[in-house]
Amino acid sequence: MSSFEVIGGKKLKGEITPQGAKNEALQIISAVLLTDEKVTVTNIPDILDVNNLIELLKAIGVKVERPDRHTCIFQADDVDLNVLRSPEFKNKSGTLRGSVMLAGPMLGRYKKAFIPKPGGDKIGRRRLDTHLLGFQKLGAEMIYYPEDAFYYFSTDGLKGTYLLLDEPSVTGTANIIMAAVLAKGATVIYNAACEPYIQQLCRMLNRIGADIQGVGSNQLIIEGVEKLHGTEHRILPDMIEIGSFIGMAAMTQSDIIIKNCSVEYLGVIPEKFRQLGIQLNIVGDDIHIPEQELYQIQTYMDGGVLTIYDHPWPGFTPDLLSIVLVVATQAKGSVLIHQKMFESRLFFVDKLIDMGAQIILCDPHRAAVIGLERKHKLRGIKMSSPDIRAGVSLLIAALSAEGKSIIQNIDQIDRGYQYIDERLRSLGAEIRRV
Ligand SMILES: CC(=O)N[C@H]1[C@@H](OP(=O)(O)OP(=O)(O)OC[C@H]2O[C@@H](n3ccc(=O)[nH]c3=O)[C@H](O)[C@@H]2O)O[C@H](CO)[C@@H](O)[C@@H]1O
Ligand SMILES: C=C(OP(=O)(O)O)C(=O)O
Repeated sequence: MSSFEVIGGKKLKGEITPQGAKNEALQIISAVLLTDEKVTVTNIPDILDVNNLIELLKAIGVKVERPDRHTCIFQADDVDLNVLRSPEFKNKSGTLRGSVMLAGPMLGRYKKAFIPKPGGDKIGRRRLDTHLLGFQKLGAEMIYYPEDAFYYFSTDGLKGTYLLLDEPSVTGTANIIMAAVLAKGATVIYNAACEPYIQQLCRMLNRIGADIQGVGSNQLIIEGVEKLHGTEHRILPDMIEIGSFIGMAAMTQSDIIIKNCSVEYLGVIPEKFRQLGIQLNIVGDDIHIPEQELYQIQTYMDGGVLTIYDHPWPGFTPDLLSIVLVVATQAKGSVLIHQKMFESRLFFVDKLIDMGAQIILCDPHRAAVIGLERKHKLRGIKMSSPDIRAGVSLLIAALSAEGKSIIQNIDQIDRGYQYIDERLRSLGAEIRRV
């Protein structure tokens, strides 16, 4: 498996455009199963997770034209459901989390669905209860095959109902929406996830003939329809990549413009980086991060130490906490990072500590970071990337560090960041794949 070799300590400069959003792409590409007509999707990120989902669709018979790496025309007019129980389908599904979202559209349109154990980051327990209970309440029967960890669902026809979700699971909400759009009657999903990618999914579905109200809120009202049609859909820029670039610019004392960010969809993200003392100017739809000598972490109004924690949208996304954490290591001041949703996502701080950062891992969910105020640089080391966001955080640390770092297991980074080495080199970074 490849590694990145990074020679740190260089200031970067220039413009960078975020890729299309990984997590939106996974939802939208799953939704193409809901219609036999053509669906054209643009601004698709060319990353491992998305490419694996496209391969899964091809394997079940979906026709896919790819006129360029970021555009696909899908047509699900001849799907072979027998493939779904094959070992190949099972193995490929296990490479990404997003594969779980094929189940909702399959159940809605074909009245049966299979869920092999999905993959994704190993960042703690990632239960599927919201998905499974949602399908059952819509009238599907579930059989679990423990020998190969496979869930099988079947139904004579889904029926709309009232669902109060146990938690606002992102992929769970997407899955239930996709099942409910073709159900008989009305479905109400309360405590629904409502982040921009779910909004985009709902807009796309309404364009193809679904009837979803309440988009953007945590209560969705879905009136089932008989049939859905084709459309075109453009994926939003990836807000997690945008946040990663903001953090990278600050940490490496660089002057960077992030182009075309769809700022209106970023929620509290810019504000969280401002709380770390990072200057960022929103110019039209671009974000300019000027070179900054030092950034000072804010305190609460009463002088208390700042805590940055994750929360379902419109709260701060858990996927940016690792990045906030690494950026805080060179700040002036202290911050408590509280990762509430996932229990194994902070262990990568060991590597930052080896690099010279001052961090106290209080327990699996909380890490206190005492900023180094740039009194000394982090040291380059050899390390391995445990998950996508920790991987990029280590990459940011390596770019800012003195000397050479080797980051192994970079498939984890490639799952979510498109051509990251090339794009960083165009900003002046010294990074190569070895
Ligand atoms: C492919 C995809 O889209 N993946 C994203 C999706 O994963 P995914 O949809 O798998 O994540 P969920 O929203 O289901 O939940 C994530 C974790 O948070 C916990 N939880 C969730 C809601 C809540 O109110 N309280 C709580 O504790 C869940 O039990 C779970 O452990 O959403 C996560 C949360 O934004 C992101 O990290 C992932 O990048
Ligand atoms: C946790 C993430 O992804 P996944 O849900 O695909 O593992 C992520 O994108 O940070």
